[in-house]
Amino acid sequence: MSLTSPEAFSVEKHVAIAAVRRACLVTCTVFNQLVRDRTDILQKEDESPVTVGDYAAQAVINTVLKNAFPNDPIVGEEGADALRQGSNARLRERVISSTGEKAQWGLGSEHERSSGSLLKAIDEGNDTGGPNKRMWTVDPIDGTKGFLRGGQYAVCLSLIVNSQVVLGVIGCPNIQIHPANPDEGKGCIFVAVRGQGAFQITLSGTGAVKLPYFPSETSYVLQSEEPKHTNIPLIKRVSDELNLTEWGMDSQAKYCCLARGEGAVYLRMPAPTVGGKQPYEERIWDHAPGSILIEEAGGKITDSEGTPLRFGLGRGMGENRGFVATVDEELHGRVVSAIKRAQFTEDAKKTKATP
Ligand SMILES: Nc1ncnc2c1ncn2[C@@H]1O[C@H](COP(=O)(O)O)[C@@H](OP(=O)(O)O)[C@H]1O
Ligand SMILES: [Mg+2]
Ligand SMILES: [Mg+2]
Ligand SMILES: [Mg+2]
Repeated sequence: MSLTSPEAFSVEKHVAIAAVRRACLVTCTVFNQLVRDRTDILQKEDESPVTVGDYAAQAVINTVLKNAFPNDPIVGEEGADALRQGSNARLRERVISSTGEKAQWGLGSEHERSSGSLLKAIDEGNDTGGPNKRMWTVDPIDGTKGFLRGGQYAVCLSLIVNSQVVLGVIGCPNIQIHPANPDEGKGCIFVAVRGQGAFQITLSGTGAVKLPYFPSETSYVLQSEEPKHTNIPLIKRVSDELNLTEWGMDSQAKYCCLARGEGAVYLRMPAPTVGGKQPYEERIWDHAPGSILIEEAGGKITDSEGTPLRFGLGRGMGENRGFVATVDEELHGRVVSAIKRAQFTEDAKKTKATP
């Protein structure tokens, strides 16, 4: 069976959808608890937040994946070290109760509910990635800041074979099912398999729609909501030149909205570094599922210089030159050129300012 035959990755697709759906149920439950009790949040070494929801969702997804594909390595965002610390015992208990209460979440038996096996399930995501293998990426909550704000966040899963993303599944509990009709409610899963197109289904698995399907009247440029994650002034310069309207949103929900046709471009440029800090290296779990969604919806994604993204380097994606995704190939070229001009203007200004 070739990578692109119609039945390729059919089992993987169904398992991935089930895993993402279960994790979304967990994150929705956790959100309601977090709103009551803000203490279940830790700050990681890079000062980003991680919540009981991130840990619980990764435990659920890894357990489903390991049951179905025991030999597949997993590159997951979270690790359980912080949960092992005595000072975080309360948080650990909350993660266990979030994942273990219901047998339907896949961690049902008494044995599996024990703290040790839960921490082990989270740590199944510790693979280092690399070029010549079949591996999963897991971002249990992408856009943790959006999750905490009650905004957009995404439960993200991808399968990568020999550095090529072949399957992407993204669950967005807070996204409207129909962009223009709030009455249809919220909660979608976006699915793409290499060579088989991109689809949206509801969180409960109904109403499959092929992407893109929604022609927006406004040309939006989707960008990060969080100023530390992107270069907002540079994106503004590009948007002004191309007559695009900026639309800030957390998480890979940006890729999902773009793939539906709601936006024209997703632009992510490295934020300027301060105090001699190393530039941020993007992670494969933050872009692998979104990139295949864009490509299978007929779009194009590269870095800001037009070079293909690299998913076989390890957990990181190497030097960060920013990302450009569009559903329209011609627009992609115009955005890459506009970035060059905007960067030139920025550099010229810096040179002028330096005596
Ligand atoms: N300085 C930085 N520059 C770019 N991305 C960053 C960053 N610091 C953290 N991130 C990543 O940005 C992701 C969120 O992207 P967005 O801004 O599009 O919502 C985070 O995912 P998590 O929320 O899974 O940690 C995190 O991996
Ligand atoms: Mg994070
Ligand atoms: Mg992320
Ligand atoms: Mg995350």
